Amino acid sequence: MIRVRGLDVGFGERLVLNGLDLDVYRGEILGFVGPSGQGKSVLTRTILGLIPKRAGRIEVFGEDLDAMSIASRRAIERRWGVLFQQGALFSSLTVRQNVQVPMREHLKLSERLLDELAMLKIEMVGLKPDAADKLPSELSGGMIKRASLARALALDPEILFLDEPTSGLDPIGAGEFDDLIATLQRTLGLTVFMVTHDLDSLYTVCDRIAALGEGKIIAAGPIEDMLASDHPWVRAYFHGKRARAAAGQ
Ligand SMILES: Nc1ncnc2c1ncn2[C@@H]1O[C@H](COP(=O)(O)OP(=O)(O)OP(=O)(O)O)[C@@H](O)[C@H]1O
Repeated sequence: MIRVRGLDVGFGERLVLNGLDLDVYRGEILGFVGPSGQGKSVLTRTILGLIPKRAGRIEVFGEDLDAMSIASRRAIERRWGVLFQQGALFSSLTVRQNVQVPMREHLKLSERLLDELAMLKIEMVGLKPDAADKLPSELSGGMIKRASLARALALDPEILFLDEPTSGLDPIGAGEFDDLIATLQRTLGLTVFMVTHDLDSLYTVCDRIAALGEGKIIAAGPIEDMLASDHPWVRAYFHGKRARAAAGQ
């Protein structure tokens, strides 16, 4: 579904991603981990076309993102949904209006249909209907994440990008959000690319994990492969105290 080869991305003198290769397969939940500041968000933003790359090739749905017309590029953008860190909802718009932003941008629909579709998405993410008319400032952190997820699902995407979706949630809220993502992934047949530090998420919902270090993927595979990895950071991360707690050991 996503194929990245030889990707270089840098800012000034600093090369953040250095010859990075990564595959995300159709229908999987890929958890993307790595030490803070190593470029997980940068990779996500580069795939989304928000940061320019210096070298390399990115294919999404089998198409080279560099080789496409503006119209094809817009068509591709309709096929992915993004949940940024902190939710990034428009603060002056209600939840319903936030969910309708991508719909208004890409679809020509009547107001009645826009309202019906927005309510459907709001229900899908487990929010009560009365959340629709609330402003983000009136919502809890968990509700903001759900509202942002509803907006990410507005155009029925095939790929969902999630940047630390459970950060800032308490463990129960985070667990419920993981369950929601797993359920949506199954019922909607989504492919999910999820940047996360949350070991519980990695254990419970991810089919595969890729770890980033020094600008490259240092390990990729199911949790068993991570546990067997010799790489010092991967070992420390997956065999540390928190990891043992997440594994129930
Ligand atoms: N627009 C930018 N201009 C300059 N430097 C940037 C920019 N965006 C990111 N960086 C730098 O790139 C590096 C990687 O940042 P990134 O946010 O991708 O890290 P991360 O792995 O997602 O970290 P965290 O886990 O803390 O979110 C950091 O050193 C950051 O300062």
